[in-house]
Parts: sequence; C-alpha cells; structure tokens
Amino acid sequence: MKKYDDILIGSGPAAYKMANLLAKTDRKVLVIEGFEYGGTCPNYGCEPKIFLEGAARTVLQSQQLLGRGISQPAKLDWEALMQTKLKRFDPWPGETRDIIKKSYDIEDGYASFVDNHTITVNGHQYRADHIIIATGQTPNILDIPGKEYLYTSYDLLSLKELPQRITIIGAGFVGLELATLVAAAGAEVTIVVHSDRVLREFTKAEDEVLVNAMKQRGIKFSFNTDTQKVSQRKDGLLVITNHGEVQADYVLDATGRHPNIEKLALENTDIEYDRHGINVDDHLMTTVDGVYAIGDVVNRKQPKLTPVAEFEGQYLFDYLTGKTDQDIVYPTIGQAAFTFPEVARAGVNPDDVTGDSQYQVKTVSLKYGSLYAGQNDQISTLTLVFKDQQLVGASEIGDYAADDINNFLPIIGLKINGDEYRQKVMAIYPTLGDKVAGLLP
Ligand SMILES: Cc1cc2nc3c(=O)[nH]c(=O)nc-3n(C[C@H](O)[C@H](O)[C@H](O)COP(=O)(O)OP(=O)(O)OC[C@H]3O[C@@H](n4cnc5c(N)ncnc54)[C@H](O)[C@@H]3O)c2cc1C
Ligand SMILES: NC(=O)c1ccc[n+]([C@@H]2O[C@H](COP(=O)([O-])OP(=O)(O)OC[C@H]3O[C@@H](n4cnc5c(N)ncnc54)[C@H](O)[C@@H]3O)[C@@H](O)[C@H]2O)c1
Repeated sequence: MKKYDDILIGSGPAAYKMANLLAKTDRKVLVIEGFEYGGTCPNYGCEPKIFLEGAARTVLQSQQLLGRGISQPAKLDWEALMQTKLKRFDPWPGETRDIIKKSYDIEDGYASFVDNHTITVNGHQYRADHIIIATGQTPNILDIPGKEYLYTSYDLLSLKELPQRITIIGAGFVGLELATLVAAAGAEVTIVVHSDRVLREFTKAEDEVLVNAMKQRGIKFSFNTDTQKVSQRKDGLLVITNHGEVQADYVLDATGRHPNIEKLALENTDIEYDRHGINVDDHLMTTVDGVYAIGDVVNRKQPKLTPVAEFEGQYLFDYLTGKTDQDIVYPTIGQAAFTFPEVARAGVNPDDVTGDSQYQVKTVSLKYGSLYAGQNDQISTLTLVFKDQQLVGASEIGDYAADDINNFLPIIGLKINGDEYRQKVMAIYPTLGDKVAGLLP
C-alpha cells in the first residue's frame, strides 16, 4: 500500500487552494478527483454563471433604459452566448488536471474509505498522515414521479438551445439566478416555490422587491406550491402541483444541494456526519484523528461559498504546517445573489435586530444619485445596521448591490469607525464608495 503525507479527496476551490499551497513544500501529496478537475465553481457554478450573466445584465439594463436614450434594447442570442461560454470553459477541467499533475500524483476516480485511515480508488489502496475530504456538494433531485425529466444547474449552464417554456422548482440562489438568466434570453419562466418566500438569506423587504421586479419582466411565481409529478405529453412536459399544472419544455430542479458523502463509504469509519455535512472541530478535524474536512462538505453555519472553501483550505494548510495552532475564526463574509436587481449583504441582517434597541437601522434610497438615475435604477436601496456607533451590518438591493456591499466589508470586518474612515480613505467619485464616508456616524 502506498503512503503519502497528504491525500486530498476532491479538487474544487477548497482542495485546489490547499494543493497550490502544498506545492511550495516538499510533501508527498495525492489528489483524487471523481469528476471534473477544479470542481463546481469554475466548471458548473460561479464562473460560468457570472460569465453568462454579463450578457444578460446588458440586455436587462438596456431594457431598463428604453425611452431614456435607448430606443432598441439589446437582444440575447442564447446559442451564440453558449458557444462562447463552451469555448472558454470546456478546456478548464483538463487544464486544471494538468496543473495539479505537474506537482502531485493524481487518481481519476471516486475515493472511498476502507477504514479510518485507508482510502481506496480504482482498486488501489492508500494511507496518509493527513486525509483531507473536500468533496463539496451536489444538486438535490426531488424524489417524485417523473424525476427523470428534471435537470440541474449543471445541465442548464451548458444548454446549447434555449427551451421556450422553463419551469424552475425552488427559489434559492440557483433558482433565482438561473431564472434571471434564461428569462433575459427570452424564455417564459415559471418558478414553483414550496414556501411563501424566496432566498431567506436577505431581508424580507428586499426579497419582495426582487420578486416584484422579476414579475414585472414576466417571470411567474407560484408560492406555497408543492411539485408532485412531472409527466411527458406530446407537446412537452406537464408539471403537476397541488395548485394546478404548468406546461413546460424544460424543468430545472433548484431545490438545494447536499454534501457529497455517499461515495465516501463513511460507514466504514468513525467519521460523524449528517445531511448538512461532515462534523469538524475548530481545527477542521473530523471525529477521526488525522482526517480533516474543508469546503462545502463541512457541516457549519457559515454559507457554502467559494471564498469560504478557500479560506478553510488556507487555514488547514497553515495548521498542518505549524504556521498556526489557533482555532479557525471566519472573517466577515459577504454574500450576494446575482439576480437583476442584485441582493447582497454582510454582517448583521437588519431583520434579525428589528425592535432591538441596541441596534440602529438606517435605510437609504439610492435612486436619486445620478449614478443610479443614469441606469434608471428605481430600486437601489441600502440598509445599514449600527451598534454603539459602529457599522455591524449592510445590505442592499440594486443593480450593483454586490459591488456596493463590498465597500462596507472592511468597515464591518476591521471595525473601523466613521472618523478613522474619513481620515484614511477617499473613494472614487461618483461611485457608492464615495457615499460611504457620509453614511458613517
Ligand atoms: C450554480 C452555482 C452557482 C454558484 N455561484 C456561486 C457564487 O457566485 N459565489 C460563490 O462564492 N459560490 C457560488 N457557488 C458555490 C461554490 O461553487 C461552492 O461553494 C464551491 O465550489 C465549493 O468548493 P468545494 O471545493 O468545497 O467543492 P466543489 O467545488 O463542489 O468540489 C468538490 C469536488 O470533489 C469531487 N468529489 C466528490 N466526491 C468525490 C470522491 N468521493 N472522490 C473524489 N472526488 C470527489 C467532485 O467531483 C468535485 O470536483 C455556486 C454553486 C453553484 C452550483
Ligand atoms: N451567488 C452565490 O453566491 C451562489 C449562487 C448559487 C449557489 N450558491 C451556493 O449554493 C448553495 C445552494 O444553492 P441552492 O439554490 O441550490 O439552494 P438554496 O438552499 O439556496 O435554495 C433551495 C430552494 O429550494 C427550495 N426547496 C427545498 N426543498 C424543496 C422541496 N422539497 N420542494 C420544493 N422546493 C424546495 C427552498 O425553499 C429554496 O427556495 C447556496 O446556499 C449557496 O451557498 C451561491
């Protein structure tokens, strides 16, 4: 049996970050990947999503300016856009594999545990001082009759022809971002939501504004609706719910993601886990000595995002190479849904402190500024949360909410007060950054 210093299971952002850092050491490393090297984010997640969103945003902004200097709004050619996307992204897994292979041994296949400290893949068995599980998450598929007709974000992000009628089940990040995209390209979109609201990570008021904006563009929502069955008809698919039927040519299951643990055969080990992921301590070690977990597969309260996965990769490298013996402490994490308008936030959620006199909440409409008026952005609204004069939370709905909220992250994370900020920072004018100084007490 071959022995390594470190075995990385998975090659997504969490493992890739660690692999890059380990490449600067003389440790013997094995990387095991069962699917596309690079994992979700670059191949079938954030990166292709934001690439496609570029064209969608141009279309939506030009529509927003119709009659205000724009006479002919842009039109999205899905097939042409997808060709450019495939040309850019198709080589990535192969290129990532080549990069990893330059420094390490690799195995193309799904790893599973034989016992607490032994891994098997492709009939080979391996042991290591440290085994790092970085297997991420995978989309849920509803267990309903007709589930064979359900597609996932993986499929949609490579769809060569745009179906005319698309039904999306679920209104979280994936459901709303992909609805924005395909609707901008001209598809008729219906979103079936099993609860009474969307997203939930943001404020209720922001969620409502987003839903109204999407409805105004013709996207239909069916709230408090359970999908019971999908069946095939001569003229397409029929999505059967407890509140009637929806005709569709394509049905996207966007009902969430679950940790990739089935293939790991954790039942052969003492590693504890549940449906949210693998349990780890404050050093990211599982319940088995020497076995660690990082990235989306971890059971934790922080959101499952690429920067969080990379942060854990960096922390574990520092911990295992003796650079730190401290517990992991997560920074202030920014989060956004790349819908149109965008919603973004960091720190304390204003909804969580409603009525709590320790906090002061300030809401500012941004539409009067020339920057936003120039886009005919009637929606942009910023909400700031203060405690003892210190900014502790920021959230925004608007065309550029994600970038706008990035302005507030250092102020919240580094606990900078208004005077310190104004003394040390002069932002570019006219941008939201320039408004920050005036918004801080
Ligand atoms: C559509 C979509 C859009 C997203 N957009 C954003 C965004 O805008 N911003 C953001 O921050 N995050 C976004 N995310 C989330 C982001 O992609 C993940 O947080 C990130 O990829 C997690 O990295 P990871 O390394 O933990 O897991 P992954 O990237 O999922 O990588 C895990 C890898 O492990 C492999 N694997 C699984 N089981 C095994 C096994 N047994 N043996 C070997 N290999 C195995 C998988 O094949 C995969 O390649 C998005 C996700 C999706 C689906
Ligand atoms: N912009 C971003 O940063 C971004 C984008 C996409 C994904 N992500 C990451 O991926 C994670 C997963 O995103 P997601 O959209 O897949 O999940 P999600 O948890 O955000 O949304 C799932 C949706 O499905 C619904 N749902 C759950 N079970 C259902 C059922 N049985 N029937 C009908 N509806 C059901 C939920 O109510 C929710 O609306 C996110 O939490 C985030 O961490 C991030």
